[in-house]
Amino acid sequence: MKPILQAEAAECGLACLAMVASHHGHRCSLAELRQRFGLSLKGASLARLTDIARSLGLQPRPLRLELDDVDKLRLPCILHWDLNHFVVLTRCGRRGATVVDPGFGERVLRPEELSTHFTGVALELSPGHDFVRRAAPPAIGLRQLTGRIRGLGGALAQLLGLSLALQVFVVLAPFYLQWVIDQVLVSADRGLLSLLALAFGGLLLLQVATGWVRGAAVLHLSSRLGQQWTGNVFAHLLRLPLQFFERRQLADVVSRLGAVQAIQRSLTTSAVEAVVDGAMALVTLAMMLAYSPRLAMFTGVAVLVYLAMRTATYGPLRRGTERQLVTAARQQGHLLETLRGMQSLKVSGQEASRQSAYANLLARTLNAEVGLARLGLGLSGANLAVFGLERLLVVWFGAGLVLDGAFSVGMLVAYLAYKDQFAQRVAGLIDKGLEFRMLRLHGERLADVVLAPPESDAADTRLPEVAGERGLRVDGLGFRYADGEPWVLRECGFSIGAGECVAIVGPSGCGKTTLLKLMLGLLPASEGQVRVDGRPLAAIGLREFRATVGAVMQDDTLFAGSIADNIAFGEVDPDATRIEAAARLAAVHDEIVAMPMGYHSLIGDMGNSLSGGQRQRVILARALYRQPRFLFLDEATSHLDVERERQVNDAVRRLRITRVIIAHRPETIASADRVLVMHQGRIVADHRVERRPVTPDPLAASEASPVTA
Ligand SMILES: Nc1ncnc2c1ncn2[C@@H]1O[C@H](COP(=O)(O)OP(=O)(O)OP(=O)(O)O)[C@@H](O)[C@H]1O
Repeated sequence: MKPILQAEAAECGLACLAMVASHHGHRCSLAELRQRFGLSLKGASLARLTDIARSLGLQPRPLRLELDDVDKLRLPCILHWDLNHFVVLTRCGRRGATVVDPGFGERVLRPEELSTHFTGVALELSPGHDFVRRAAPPAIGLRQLTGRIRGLGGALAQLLGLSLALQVFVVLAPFYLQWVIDQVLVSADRGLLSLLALAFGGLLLLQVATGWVRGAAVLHLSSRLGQQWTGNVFAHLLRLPLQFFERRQLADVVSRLGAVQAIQRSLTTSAVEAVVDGAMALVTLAMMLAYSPRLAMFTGVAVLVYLAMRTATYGPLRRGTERQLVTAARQQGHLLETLRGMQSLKVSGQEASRQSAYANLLARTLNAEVGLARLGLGLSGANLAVFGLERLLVVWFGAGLVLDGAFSVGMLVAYLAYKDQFAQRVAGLIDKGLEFRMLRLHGERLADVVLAPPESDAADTRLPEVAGERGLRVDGLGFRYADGEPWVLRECGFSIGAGECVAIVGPSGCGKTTLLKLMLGLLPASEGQVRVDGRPLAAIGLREFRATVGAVMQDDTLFAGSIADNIAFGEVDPDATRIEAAARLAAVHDEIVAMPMGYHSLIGDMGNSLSGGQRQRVILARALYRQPRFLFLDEATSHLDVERERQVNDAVRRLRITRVIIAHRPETIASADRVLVMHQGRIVADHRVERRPVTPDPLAASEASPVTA
């Protein structure tokens, strides 16, 4: 069974279904299933997998069974694994079982290993009456991956011309030896020897110069291609919806982007070399045939044997490469996560368990690399043997031809040079042909990023507007993270007048952050809509709407750079007065100026030179610097002391911009004009706040409970 490896953290079940459906003849890709049956980060339950299997025309049969009965299962079937994963069982015997793990590829397990992972739940799948066999979807074209790259065709043609020019010397060089041996040595003609040396010396100079120009052209093309393409991919990455990143591991996305370099290298060097190798193989073959078709036969057979060997090992090589890429990405992900979570690790004393998990991942990566290297070693050994034997035979029969007088010594030497060239070029051509096929693997991995649909930014002006409406309105909003999952929001509706401040409160997990993300257009609504001044978000366009918005979310981060850079956040020409004003509003100005470098103080890429409260206020200053019309705060002051929070709340209240605040603390809730109470994804109460003077005494303030119904 051809393994289909998962890209998102929680799509092992989907990958297993794709493998089983493809095995039965309904060839489908994971990307296609992902689009049809989107899953959330929480993954799919067995019940959801059963539903998806039915939609694919497969008859599911969920079973609970003992380990001893596993060999009675109808294969391939899906096994529930380690309580949080699914794998496909493809073979089961007395000595062990073969499973295809969408996380790592094929694995052979001993019965005791099977028993430690298998939870006792399996899903048998067989084609039902409505099962449709289907050919594999067409491979992804290179053009789809690279987008438009200006000047690529011209640069490649130039490179090809230079490369072909270089080959003239290669074709003519053997004549030098032949003429020296047959003409100069026989007749002791020193004049002719000098002439030949001069002529071929000049040719050599020409070759060096052309080689240099070609090298420079390759460098130029690679850097231009790299700049345009990597730039295009990064720009696309920035346009992808938030959900794309939430579902994936960071290191996996980074590893997929690495495919750009692999493809680019093949495009700039291997593609041109392949054409040159092809042309040279034809020319040298013609020369060989002109010298002796019989001798040429030996080389032809050797080349065919090499081709057969490479084709036979392509499958294992591809699977090995894929496994190596995936395991390396896992290992990298573990490393990144460890670095980010160092504090939690140390506090909970989990260094040893982290270390052993890393050692396991490292072992898997190394095993994958060793497997690949072994395959490479085997191939180069076989290559040496085949072409060594072929050379032995050619010299044997060639020498016979010289003895028979059919060949001169010079001709034999020249023939051997052509034959070596031919064998080398054809082997190169075969290698590059397979390298191009292997590019599909890189292409498929990159396609997961490059072909993912970006956030729709275009304003849909056909959508109806409500004239005269001001502020924000949430209308019958419904949302769930994936089909088949419980609704997080359902029939959620309320409105917020322009300049009004509304606090949303409710128990943890009731959907407040999700609601805010929907209002910001970070998540697409499953039902209903959000309107701004009577216009649906989609009619305004996300980019245009977000330009009017400032937001502080729970897990917002700072970026490497100075505090001023972070407050002005990417503005080309930051305004120092506005930066200071925003910092004052966020009640962080005094602390910034007390730092030795003031606003130029550098903060690490995780903002770790600031306290939690300072970090929150710098992020708030960043939101206020934009002078937004709408301010969204999700527990934005949760790290502040009561007095500091009061200062921030008072300052924000004075702005009289439309504000939506999620908070648990009574002091923050009291700063709002209205309180919306949320319960299980619905607004269940709407209170107006009776404003009371807030006492500056922190102790008294902590006891205040100013929200009244
Ligand atoms: N990316 C996600 N994928 C799947 N489910 C999610 C995701 N994010 C949140 N949820 C689920 O959605 C529900 C609402 O989460 P949300 O973060 O909106 O709650 P909240 O009211 O803001 O909670 P809190 O007050 O603790 O921040 C929760 O049950 C949560 O498990």
